[in-house]
Amino acid sequence: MPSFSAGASTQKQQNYQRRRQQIREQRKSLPIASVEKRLVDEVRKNDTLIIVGETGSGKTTQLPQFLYDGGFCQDGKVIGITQPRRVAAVTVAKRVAEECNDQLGKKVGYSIRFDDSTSNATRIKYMTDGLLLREALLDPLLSKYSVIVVDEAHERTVHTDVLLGLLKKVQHSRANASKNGKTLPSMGHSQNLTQKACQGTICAPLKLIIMSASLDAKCFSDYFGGAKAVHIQGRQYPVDILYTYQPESDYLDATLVTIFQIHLEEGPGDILAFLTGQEEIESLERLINERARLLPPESSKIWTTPIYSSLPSEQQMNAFKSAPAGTRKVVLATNIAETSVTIPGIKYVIDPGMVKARAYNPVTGMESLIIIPVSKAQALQRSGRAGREGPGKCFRLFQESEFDKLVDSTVPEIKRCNLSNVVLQLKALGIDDIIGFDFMEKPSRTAILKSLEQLILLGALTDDYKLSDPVGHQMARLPLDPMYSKALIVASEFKCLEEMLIVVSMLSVESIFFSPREKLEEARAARKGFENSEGDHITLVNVYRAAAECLEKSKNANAKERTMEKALTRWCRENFINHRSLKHARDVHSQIQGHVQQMGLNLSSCGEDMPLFRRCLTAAFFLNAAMRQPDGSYRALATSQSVQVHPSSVLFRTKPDCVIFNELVRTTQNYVKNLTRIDPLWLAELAPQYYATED
Ligand SMILES: Nc1ncnc2c1ncn2[C@@H]1O[C@H](COP(=O)(O)OP(=O)(O)OP(=O)(O)O)[C@@H](O)[C@H]1O
Repeated sequence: MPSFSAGASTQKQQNYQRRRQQIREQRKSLPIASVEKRLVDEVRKNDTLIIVGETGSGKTTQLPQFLYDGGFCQDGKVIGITQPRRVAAVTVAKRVAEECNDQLGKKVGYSIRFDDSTSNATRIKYMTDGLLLREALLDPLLSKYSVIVVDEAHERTVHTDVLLGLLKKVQHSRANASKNGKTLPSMGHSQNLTQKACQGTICAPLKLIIMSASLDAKCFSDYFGGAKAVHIQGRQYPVDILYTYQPESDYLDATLVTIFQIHLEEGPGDILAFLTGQEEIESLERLINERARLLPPESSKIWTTPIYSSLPSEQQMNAFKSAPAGTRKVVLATNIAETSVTIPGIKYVIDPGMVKARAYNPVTGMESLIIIPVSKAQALQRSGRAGREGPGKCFRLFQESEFDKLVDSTVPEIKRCNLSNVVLQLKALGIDDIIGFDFMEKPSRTAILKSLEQLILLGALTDDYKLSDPVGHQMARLPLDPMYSKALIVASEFKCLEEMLIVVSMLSVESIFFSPREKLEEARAARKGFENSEGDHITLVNVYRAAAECLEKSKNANAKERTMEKALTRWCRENFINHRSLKHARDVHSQIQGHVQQMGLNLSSCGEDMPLFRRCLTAAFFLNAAMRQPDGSYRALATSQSVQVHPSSVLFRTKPDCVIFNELVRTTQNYVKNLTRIDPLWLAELAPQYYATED
């Protein structure tokens, strides 16, 4: 009897049925599945609910579906779920659309800055918390939402904290509005916007759910007037936690060793290692690939895939793909993969216990990035990335006694960042009294005053703290740090917006230059070709333009897009430019260009007139000026802080008298990065509001 195989279409149908069955069973097995009815009832009964449940218990993917089935999307209303990170919003939306057996963008969609997959049919919408804040600018009562779920609230990002304060206000206004029919009280937003938001409808009360695996439920409950907290018991799969016997002096090296130890000694399963930033990830990636070449031929291969916030999103998505057969995937991630996400295949997590965090000195007004130990909540979240598809293991590269010493949760970001952006957003939302705003945890008065002062100096606020017209309004519309937004507006006046747009895009990404240890001399020589002796900003413009020229050349040769991309990759390799960073900068460039064009700014170039461009940089970044001191160090004029020129700067050796800079990095010393030489007299001329004195 001959043997038969199913035809291709039958095979496809069978695979599809198998996948559906798998998803149904997986959903049913989640701890949250057994409490569906109770949760929906609690949401009906309570306007604000706090939900705490173990990582992987099903909160993010299941609760919105329960609420949808429970009738919370009647009358076309939407359930909004906010995430602190873009990658979580996108991947979770994709998963939930698949669980609903629907195309992404129909019933389930996501919306993040510069990327919106939703349609009029979308009822379950995942988005970043920053995006919902921007939506509130146009629809102050968030009238299309019946429920808003603030997920991963423990992260306490600055957006989450502002959002919580805002949602509290919206809830209050909507409760009043629904009591009084259509007469809406003002919530501090501009009245005409408020009226527009609820035109023709009576706003129903807004249901608010705060959710996380590692939440101090009491503190959230207190903030929301004694809101009820529900705890979901149980986790899907166990995760073994292992600690080192000895402290590790070099966590990068310890991560490398642990990856190979797992690869050679443990069973199948992919690895997720947490590092602090792009540079660490890239250098570890190189080391892994070098060492992997020495593996015995019979051992399986290793496939490394990085994921960090400034990586273009299609490259981030590689981490979610399956490794080729016979290969172990090693995902090298920053804390963007710490919460919410399920990376398929991950069985082992490596946590060196460090994170790069923002730090802010409210007295000097200076923000910097520092590497610090994680909190217990972060360590818990990291280990929770394993045990999602089966039992897992988490290797903490520190001793158990060290874990006990970690702080419970991260200090809210709002207490350790420059507040200018927050204040600008709140002002744009019509909330004038920033000091009186009901923050969950108030930032220091000094920090608020400092940012108000900075916004006045940048011209975004008038002397009586109102949003200025048009500058303040324009700045609030640009999705950038206020200083960068202002730089674009100033550049439009100086007729060098083309150059400033490049600078802002290049400054928005990490590490444009690529200097592998084994080829330092070659990298240095390649970099010389782009350098401008006046500083790093013009150097960055040169790199960007040279790359654009390379693309232009292959376009003129009628090359297809793929070939052009290949030509650029080759060009980057030859010139020691970080291809990923450059690609990201080009993305950011095209997105901001869209914004500035919409705003009607003047997109012209100053051509060869670089002194004009340097004057423009001075007018834009005057708050970051520094003067050389007799000992060769610099003094930041705004803060009187002593700083050093970072060795990566073009001006590291020449050390001009006066510079402006864009970044302060704190390691063993205070270093400034991205500098340009300026004439100190320009400061008083171009920023008289700050530098002009009687003499
Ligand atoms: N993209 C995916 N692919 C495969 N399984 C997934 C995916 N997303 C979720 N799951 C499964 O659904 C489970 C629940 O995920 P969900 O994100 O809802 O949990 P959670 O309770 O919100 O976790 P966390 O607190 O870590 O965000 C996961 O443990 C995993 O088994």
